[in-house]
Amino acid sequence: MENPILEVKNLCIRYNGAPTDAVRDVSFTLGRERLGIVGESGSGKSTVGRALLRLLPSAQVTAEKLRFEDLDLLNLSEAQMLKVRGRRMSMILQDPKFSLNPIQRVGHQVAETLLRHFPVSKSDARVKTLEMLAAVKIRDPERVHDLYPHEISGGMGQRVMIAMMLLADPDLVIADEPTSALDVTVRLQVLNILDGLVRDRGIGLIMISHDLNLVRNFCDRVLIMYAGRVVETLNARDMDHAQHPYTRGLLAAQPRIGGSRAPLAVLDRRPEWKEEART
Ligand SMILES: Nc1ncnc2c1ncn2[C@@H]1O[C@H](COP(=O)(O)OP(=O)(O)OP(=O)(O)O)[C@@H](O)[C@H]1O
Repeated sequence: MENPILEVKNLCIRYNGAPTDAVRDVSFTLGRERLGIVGESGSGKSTVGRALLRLLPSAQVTAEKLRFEDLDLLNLSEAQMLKVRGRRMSMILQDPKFSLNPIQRVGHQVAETLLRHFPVSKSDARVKTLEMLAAVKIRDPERVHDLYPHEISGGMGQRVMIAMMLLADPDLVIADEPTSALDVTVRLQVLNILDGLVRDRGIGLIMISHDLNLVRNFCDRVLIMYAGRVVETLNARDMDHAQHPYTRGLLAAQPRIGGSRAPLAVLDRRPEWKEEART
């Protein structure tokens, strides 16, 4: 891949005190595309995302390579990382209720991204914040600007978080289950906004999800994780030709509209899938 935004080679992560690695030998590159990371709960998806932002103070993180554009993420100081996080690389989390500060007005939280990273006045930051709230389809930005997080809906909160992240115009966005707390119509709106980011701004997007159907429809490529390692990497359109029995098992366990009404297959996990990474 020419000029990848991100290169990850043999990333291993062990939480302090844990008997085994939570992530083992994970390698991938990311261009200006949508890359999905799928896998069941505990497979290590979020741990990979947090390692990229260097948000794992209680874990040992090693890799042959962890490069983001011109930066070696393994060797950046915390002071350098503060200039990267939220400015060049951002993360959208699952539930705005836990990610927004409950005692600060929504607009002030969004504006903070600008005030922190750019030399702008408070009034300019307010104007840009209102524009960005409108850009993520919040109908009455002036009113929402002055609300507290508990006064807005989950879907609105998720769009507020996207607005916050967009203001700094990052090159890499890691979206960790960005729509799983949302109902179906709001989910589509949020996915459309993320899709527009990749198309119009040429960012790289990592979409972490346990929802195989969502990822196969939304992403260009998909990494399938199991027990801390990547068992298969596929173009999303080739998903039906998956080779690994775990991926095939996941696909067989997905209900399909108009599909057979026979009971869904139950995934039969094999111990050797865990061991393959160690060989
Ligand atoms: N802070 C932590 N300290 C110790 N172990 C952790 C910590 N966070 C995660 N783990 C362990 O690391 C492994 C991977 O967890 P991770 O949250 O990355 O999985 P995940 O695939 O994102 O799951 P989910 O879909 O439930 O978010 C799990 O075994 C989990 O118990």
